[in-house]
Amino acid sequence: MSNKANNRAAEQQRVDNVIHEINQKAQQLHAKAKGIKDDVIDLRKTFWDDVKVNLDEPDDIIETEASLKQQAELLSQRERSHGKIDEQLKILKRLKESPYFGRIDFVESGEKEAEPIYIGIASLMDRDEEDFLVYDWRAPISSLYYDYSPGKAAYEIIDGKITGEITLKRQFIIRHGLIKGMFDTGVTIGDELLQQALGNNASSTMKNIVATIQKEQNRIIRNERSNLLIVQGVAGSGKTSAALQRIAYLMYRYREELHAENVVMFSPNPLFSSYIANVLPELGETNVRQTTFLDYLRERTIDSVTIESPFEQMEYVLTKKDDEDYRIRLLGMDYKSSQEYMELIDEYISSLENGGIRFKNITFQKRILISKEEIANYFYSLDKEIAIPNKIELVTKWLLEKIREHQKTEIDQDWVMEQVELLDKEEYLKAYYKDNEFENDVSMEEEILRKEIVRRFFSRIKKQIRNLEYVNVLATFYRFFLEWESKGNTPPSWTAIAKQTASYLKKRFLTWEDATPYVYFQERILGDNLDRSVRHLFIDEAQDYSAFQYAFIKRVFPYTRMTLLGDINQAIYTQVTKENPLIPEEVEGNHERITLNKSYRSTKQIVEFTSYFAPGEEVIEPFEREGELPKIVQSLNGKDIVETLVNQVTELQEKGNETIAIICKTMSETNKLYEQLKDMLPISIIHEETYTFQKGLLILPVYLAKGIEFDAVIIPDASAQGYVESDRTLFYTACTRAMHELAMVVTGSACQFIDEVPKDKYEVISR
Ligand SMILES: Nc1ncnc2c1ncn2[C@@H]1O[C@H](COP(=O)(O)OP(=O)(O)OP(=O)(O)O)[C@@H](O)[C@H]1O
Repeated sequence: MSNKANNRAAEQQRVDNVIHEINQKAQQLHAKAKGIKDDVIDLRKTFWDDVKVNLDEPDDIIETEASLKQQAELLSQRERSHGKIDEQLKILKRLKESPYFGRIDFVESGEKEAEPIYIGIASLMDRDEEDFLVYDWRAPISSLYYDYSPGKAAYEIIDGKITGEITLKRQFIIRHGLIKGMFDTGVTIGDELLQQALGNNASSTMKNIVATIQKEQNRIIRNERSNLLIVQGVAGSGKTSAALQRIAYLMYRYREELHAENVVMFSPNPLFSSYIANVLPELGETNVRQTTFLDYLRERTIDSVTIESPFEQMEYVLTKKDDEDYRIRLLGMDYKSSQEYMELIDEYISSLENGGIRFKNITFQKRILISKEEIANYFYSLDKEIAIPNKIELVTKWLLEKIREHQKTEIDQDWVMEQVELLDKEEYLKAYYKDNEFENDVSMEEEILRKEIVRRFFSRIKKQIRNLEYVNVLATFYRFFLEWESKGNTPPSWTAIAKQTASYLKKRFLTWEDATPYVYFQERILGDNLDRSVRHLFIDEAQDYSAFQYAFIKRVFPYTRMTLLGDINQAIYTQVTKENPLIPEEVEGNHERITLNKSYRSTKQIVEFTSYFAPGEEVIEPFEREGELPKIVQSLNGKDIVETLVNQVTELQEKGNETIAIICKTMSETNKLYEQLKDMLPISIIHEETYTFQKGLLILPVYLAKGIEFDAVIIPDASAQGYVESDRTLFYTACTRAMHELAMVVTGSACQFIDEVPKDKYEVISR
């Protein structure tokens, strides 16, 4: 037997042994779980047996309470242990399928023998809990695998550094407990394994990349120093993948103190959220809070307003015709994304210290209990030195006091008795006994019931007051645009912008560019609603956030570490990107920046093609994966576009592409084409509210394809009239969604971006 075969047989033997250990452990855990489950059932059945219930004296009540608490704690402890065992069993199940993917033999300085270290998705100890059979990929020693080739190497531990030498580096593909592939690597890590991983078809959910994390990605994943980590990475360079592995890494490193609810990820749309949703569970971690920035803002607005989504804004920009209104809105978008605009709002807020905040009447049954003028008078009678949110707090207290007085006088009103009579029997008894538990004093009956009715009716008002709904934030904001004048800090077009904004606000409509400024304004008036529980915030597609939005986010999350990931080449909201933190000159303060230049998603041919019209300057390095040249399908003599698309789709399907996306520029183009294609092809349309997608043929606008990838991409109108200079980032984003094949349909002349690419980098087909 050759040496290689010997090695493979020995490794398979080890895999078998490890799986045997896993089975043993699983058996033990099952037995333990059964024991706990029986305990839990018993405890639930006999819960009341061990609780001493005695409500005679106050002391007895306290004792009863303590005894109840103890019993409940015991039960939840057992339930927690059961949950933990369940999680361990799930991990063992995964390890049994594929116990590890890497091995390094490491000779620590000062030692003679190399120790083999096997690396997998979770740690596994032998039966005696003495030696590691598998190390978790996040363990300090595992970083050797990602950071070094054979030769001198080192890894960091809490209080220092361990140095030594790697004498062997081996990678495995293990499926169903069998070694399917095994490679010893030399200088570059994991090329073969990576080739295999990248050569596969696209899937409708993202995969984890633990087995093939690249050195530069590992710097992002294991970064523990930076409070602000900024990652600029070209399309397909693994930013999202690195972000998710980083979350898994942090949750492992800080497992005692960092829980899923302490990590938030802002993703570009719901589809993307579900696309990445299974990566963390696959790694044995709970999913973190994922939301879009839009939903985050919607949650924070107190007034009932409609907020435009960034996609509706985008659609407006791309489809509305050039008229005066459109021109003003574009100027507004530009200005409202800037820090200067925040300063203007601050100037307005300062002016509100002397007057101008609008309030709402507090009414009850169409009667004004406390008028808005009265509230304003009280507010402005308070000491000028007190900050606005603190004054609001005082007003709230004052209002609640006043409401209590009203409540007292209301008891004798006629309507109260009418309501008492409407109570059904059960409610009646409940209300009566609630206040009259121990003394059945019938003479008090009417009074008790009247009190209860008024309390119920007034509790809603009190709640509204506590929620500060009496402050008319929208009207106060509206005033900013129509009634107030700055001391000269406005841009030349301000009057027109302000007039237009006011007309939207009148309809209780917040355009996307107004949404963050509005929430910012609201919080400056009502008091900051700081998110202290969030320890780590991840912002994917960070290029699409404006300077204003960043300043707001920094304010809301003052104690949060942030990881921003994006690609300035894919900045589709061009109005907002001028001051984006992905641009080095634009970030102030302490931060670390990592740049990823290598693209893994697309074939070398697609990466080369797109790099000629990439908007940014940086070099884009393709990973060496060969494919066909991108195709320009010239639709001649106005030949039916639908027929051309059907032919293209059929051809791509015949070649084995499972997920094919027709990526349009706008939603309106998407809708139109979908109507034409839906009877000819089994095609699914994706819109803003789509949460998941299946393999197959899809049609969608480019802004919803952000962050996602497909086996093949067809751009249905890559003609000169389809994409103009201002659409450069959109066109680049659309093309870079393709993993294996890219086809662009052109009627008439091709768009300028295609003209920027040398002719030998694509193929032209005439139909
Ligand atoms: N180290 C790696 N090992 C295996 N696959 C990888 C690796 N890095 C990236 N990939 C793959 O490359 C593709 C692109 O990765 P990802 O979506 O994370 O990139 P991105 O930088 O966020 O892209 P974009 O900005 O274009 O949305 C994915 O299929 C991912 O699995």
